[in-house]
Amino acid sequence: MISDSHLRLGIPSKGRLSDLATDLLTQAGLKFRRQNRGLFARVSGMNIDLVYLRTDDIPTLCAEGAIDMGITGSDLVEEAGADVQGRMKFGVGRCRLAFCIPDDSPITSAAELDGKRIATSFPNVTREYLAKCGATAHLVSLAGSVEAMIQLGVADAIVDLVETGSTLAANRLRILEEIGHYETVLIQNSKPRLNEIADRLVQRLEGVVIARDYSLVEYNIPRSKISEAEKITPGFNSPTINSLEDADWCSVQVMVRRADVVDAMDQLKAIGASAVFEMTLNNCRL
Ligand SMILES: Nc1ncnc2c1ncn2[C@@H]1O[C@H](COP(=O)(O)OP(=O)(O)OP(=O)(O)O)[C@@H](O)[C@H]1O
Ligand SMILES: O=P(O)(O)OC[C@H]1O[C@H](OP(=O)(O)OP(=O)(O)O)[C@H](O)[C@@H]1O
Ligand SMILES: [Mg+2]
Repeated sequence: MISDSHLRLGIPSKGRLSDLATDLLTQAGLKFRRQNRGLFARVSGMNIDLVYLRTDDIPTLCAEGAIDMGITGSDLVEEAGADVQGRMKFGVGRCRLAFCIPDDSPITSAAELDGKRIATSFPNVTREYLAKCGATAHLVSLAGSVEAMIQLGVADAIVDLVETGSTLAANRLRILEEIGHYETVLIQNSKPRLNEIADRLVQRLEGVVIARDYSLVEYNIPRSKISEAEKITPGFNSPTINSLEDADWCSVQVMVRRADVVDAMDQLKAIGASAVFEMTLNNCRL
């Protein structure tokens, strides 16, 4: 089934990044079907084979060359110490890795954890961070349910991923110090193979990521106000400006970050724009 002429892309077989990776690939126009929870799926018409793997094995398997590329968390790449290239950030699966302690603990910094017991699924990152603080701790390495370990008497503190903070709150824990911010990434073996296919895949996925982040905003504006409008909506490169029948007016088409659209629309209206529309992008190539 697996073939050397096909680029092997490792994607999570289960867990929270599994649907996220499948959605990204589908939106990028890749057509594939995983048969009966099989390990492989062939992408039709694209010389790419998908390999379904555990999210935390993907960095190591990519560094070893078992897969050419992979979708995983940047936290897991760091923990594995995998020698891979980061090709893309997806802007999703965002989370933080942090030292956490009981709400009522008097500890004020990670350096004070010297000599204490710390439960974590990230022993390497934890050890390196503590070393920079001049501290060493007894690390208890676990695969999950790390927040329970203080109540179980296994640890004085934990290092775990935090997204909304609700797991911490439920276990009466608080963040002591953040180690870093992470997200879902596309990685590639450091000696890339099948570059043309890899680049086409990256281009397609970038189209999806940009389309998810940006809207197309269109509005009419008096020509005398163009430079003011350009300050509000500078665009990705520069806005597209078209003439209207009334020579004093023009129409502008411009990419705007979704998070900024509503504010930009208010500001455009305030300087005299009319017919201001936001349009959703499905996909793009810039
Ligand atoms: N709230 C979160 N908790 C844990 N990981 C998160 C969170 N938000 C994003 N992530 C990312 O998801 C990765 C874990 O993905 P995985 O596919 O293993 O899902 P999972 O649901 O944690 O699976 P498992 O059942 O093994 O715990 C993390 O390494 C991190 O990059
Ligand atoms: O800040 P929050 O939004 O609450 O998310 C963080 C929690 O989610 C993850 O656990 P997961 O669901 O993967 O369970 P696990 O402990 O079995 O890995 C992570 O390990 C934290 O426990
Ligand atoms: Mg988990």
